[in-house]
Amino acid sequence: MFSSITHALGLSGPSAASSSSSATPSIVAEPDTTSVAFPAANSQQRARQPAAATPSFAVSPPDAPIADDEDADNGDDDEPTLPDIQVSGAGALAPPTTTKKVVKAPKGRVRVEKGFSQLDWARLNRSGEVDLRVRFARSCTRRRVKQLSPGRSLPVSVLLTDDALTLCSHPQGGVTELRRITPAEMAQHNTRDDCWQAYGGKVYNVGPFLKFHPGGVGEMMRGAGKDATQLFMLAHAWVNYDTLLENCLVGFLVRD
Ligand code: HEM
Repeated sequence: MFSSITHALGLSGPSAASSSSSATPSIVAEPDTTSVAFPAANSQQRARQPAAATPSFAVSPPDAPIADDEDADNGDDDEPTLPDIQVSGAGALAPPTTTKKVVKAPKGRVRVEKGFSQLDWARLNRSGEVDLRVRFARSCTRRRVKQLSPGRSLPVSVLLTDDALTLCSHPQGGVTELRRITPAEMAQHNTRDDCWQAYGGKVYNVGPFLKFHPGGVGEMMRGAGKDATQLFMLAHAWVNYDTLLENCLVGFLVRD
């Protein structure tokens, strides 16, 4: 009787078999060989697990478009076609990657000299002590500027007053009013000491700004004596040149 019960319950083994002879039957369950570990032993996931440290997931669309119910029910295969999911790397179950990233300065940015930050430029712009429309005498040394303008509170970089410029080797640019400027005339102002550039149809004397440019003097000089609007837009369309260079405006670009 017990034997038939154990059989019906799917219990087996020697104790079950001999249970008819013993007083208290012992019931021993078979080891569960049907339970499936995840991922399955013969799955692609498991095969690829030791390959790489970083997990990567790629989901490709099913080979064939999912057919209508009527078509699918042709008896060939009842299971729906699943997308092919490939998991590689031992880190499939690894903890998520850290969010603590080292953020570097964007490529192209340079370390500007002390006293040539954007804040210094804003101060220089507001100060009114320097006429930014005139040439910027780069050859005028800081020491010379100090001699010429003693006791000023502004940083050395903003001490280039009109006086200083007059006394330095370069004469003033002589911009007294906004003028029409042709590309040919603009092209003559293409050196570091005397640099004009056009942005959006306006011509600026960018010489004083060169050393303040976060992208470096070299980048700025690519547009020396030219209409540099396109270069500018490629580098940083979000920068407001109109405000930054408002006191450097010398005129408006016209055709030759
Ligand atoms: C020939 C024209 C110019 C070129 C080729 C140029 C190029 C560059 C480059 C390569 C950078 C570094 C980009 C970066 O941080 O990823 C930069 C930064 C910058 N430039 Fe220019 N530039 C030009 C003109 C100007 C002008 C006329 C101004 C202002 C009036 C200006 C203001 C700035 C500012 C504020 C930054 C920092 C931008 C930021 O941090 O987002 N640039 N430039």
